[in-house]
Amino acid sequence: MATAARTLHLPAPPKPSSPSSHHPLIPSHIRLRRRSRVHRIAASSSSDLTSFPEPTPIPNGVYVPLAAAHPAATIDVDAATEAELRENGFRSTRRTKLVCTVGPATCGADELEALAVGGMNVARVNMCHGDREWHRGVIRAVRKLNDEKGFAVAVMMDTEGSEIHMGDLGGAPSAKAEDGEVWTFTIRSSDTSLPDRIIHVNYDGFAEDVKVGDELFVDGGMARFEVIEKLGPDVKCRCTDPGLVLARANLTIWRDGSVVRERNAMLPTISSKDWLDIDFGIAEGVDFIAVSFVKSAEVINHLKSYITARSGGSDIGVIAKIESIDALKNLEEIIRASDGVMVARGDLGAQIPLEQVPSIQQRIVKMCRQLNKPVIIASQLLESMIEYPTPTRAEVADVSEAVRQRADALMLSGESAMGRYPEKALSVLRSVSLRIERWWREQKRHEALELYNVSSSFSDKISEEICNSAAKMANNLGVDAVFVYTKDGHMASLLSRCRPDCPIFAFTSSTSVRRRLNLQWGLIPFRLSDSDDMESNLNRTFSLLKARGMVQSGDLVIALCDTLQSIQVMNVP
Ligand SMILES: Nc1ncnc2c1ncn2[C@@H]1O[C@H](COP(=O)(O)OP(=O)(O)O)[C@@H](O)[C@H]1O
Ligand SMILES: C=C(OP(=O)(O)O)C(=O)O
Ligand SMILES: [K+]
Ligand SMILES: [Mg+2]
Repeated sequence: MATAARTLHLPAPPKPSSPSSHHPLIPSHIRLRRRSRVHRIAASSSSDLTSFPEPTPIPNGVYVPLAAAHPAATIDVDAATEAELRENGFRSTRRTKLVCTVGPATCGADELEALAVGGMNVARVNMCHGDREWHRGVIRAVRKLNDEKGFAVAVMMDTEGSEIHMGDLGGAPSAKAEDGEVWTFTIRSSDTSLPDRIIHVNYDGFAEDVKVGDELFVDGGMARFEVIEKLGPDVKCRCTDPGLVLARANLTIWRDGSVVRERNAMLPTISSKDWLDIDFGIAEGVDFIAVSFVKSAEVINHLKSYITARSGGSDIGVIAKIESIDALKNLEEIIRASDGVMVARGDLGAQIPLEQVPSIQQRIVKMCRQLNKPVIIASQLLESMIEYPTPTRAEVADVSEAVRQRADALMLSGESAMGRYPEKALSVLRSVSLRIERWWREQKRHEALELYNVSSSFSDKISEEICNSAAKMANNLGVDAVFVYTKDGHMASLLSRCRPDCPIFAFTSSTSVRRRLNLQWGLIPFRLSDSDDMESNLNRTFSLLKARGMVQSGDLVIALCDTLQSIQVMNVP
């Protein structure tokens, strides 16, 4: 690089109190439960770069990937990001990452590809629903999409956990509970389908734990019942808040204004079924495992050791779902132990008064930022879009607030799993994210959040200081991008933590690291088979990216490298 490069080499190194009243924050008419294509840029050798063939545009502006050639000369670029780069310009790529729950509405190859083209960074499968064959099909379809079309969509497997939930509704997706109707919730084992208004409950202690007068919330309050009689394994309940009850809906028991946690609080966080699902996830090579109803750091540590022992070195990120009172009590230790966090507002809002959810969300987002863990905001972001093609203004405001808090990722649940408008919902998340991120930059709202030192080793501290300085320099100099060359992704995450104004291009030689980085704010992960020579890495990157029109001569770039612990500022030649 005969450019004006300055190199600094550092040494290596309670819900509503009235029991039968309707939840004040849930309108009674709500019936549904809460709920890039990559271009492999290929050339036979780096000297071929000048004659690098242009990709073939197809009418909708999506580019057909080029065939892979010699791996040493390729760079895997997420084509959805590339399209955004072309459309919105270098500095305006989307920073907030998008997670889509895959369900019956989106499990086909075409639908999955449409989501990937629409900006899905992570595909989530929820082990509460469907069987393993179904999940295997989805996971493999995502992998195929990545392999054949160059995307880097990560797969997240979400465990069922030991929650109390209803059984199936005899094959029907839902049933309507009307005001005053008497329904029976039973723990009798049944392999056959039960008559209408008799519902199986999966938790054996249920009939003993409930008392007459308790309230039963279906899916956090989408329908409500009052316990009127106990008859051995059967619990008779009267519907006090009518609503649509979905198959396998979650149940919470409320007494005197708070959630009842009797023996169900003693159930293991990871059930025996979850362990089998986890083995399945490891075998299928998922990128993340999200653990439902985490209560303490211990279970996260346990699972992480299990994965290390079982997976033979492949790295799976463990995401702690914060959705219970116990998790809130042990929040910091849980976040420290995990590789990422999900603010699972659906169940969280069924366990604490709804009006507490927003401040808790903000607290979790801030803590994750300090501790350098990616955080996902989940549930009901665009709930009305399950049925309608446009979101409510309130939903857009909620999404905006999550983006403004600079959460790493937003998640769709029912909207993408079983809603009528999965792609539209994703495009709403995308456009709201872009608009709020731009507004933030225009306002020059460099937040006052002071980042504490997060590193434990001295070597990590050096990386952290480099990233803090690089982000500050990037903002002060108005650079076009920060490039970070990273082996394990750690330096890229430290940079993401600083939330710089410009995009972060993260280059790694590992496809799995690349997929995992796809969950983190502002990172555009590329796979590049790099060498130990930074000079040649940079030259090759510039050539490849210039050939794609992703950078231009004269662009100002800061480049970091984790193995060298170096920082350089330069113009693209
Ligand atoms: N694999 C699946 N098979 C069938 N339905 C699914 C699947 N995944 C999700 N769904 C549907 O999408 C809804 C929303 O998904 P999600 O939020 O992940 O689950 P839940 O509402 O149980 O927490 C579910 O209630 C269910 O109706
Ligand atoms: C994301 C959540 O978990 P699940 O969808 O598995 O209930 C939630 O409760 O908000
Ligand atoms: K789950
Ligand atoms: Mg949940």
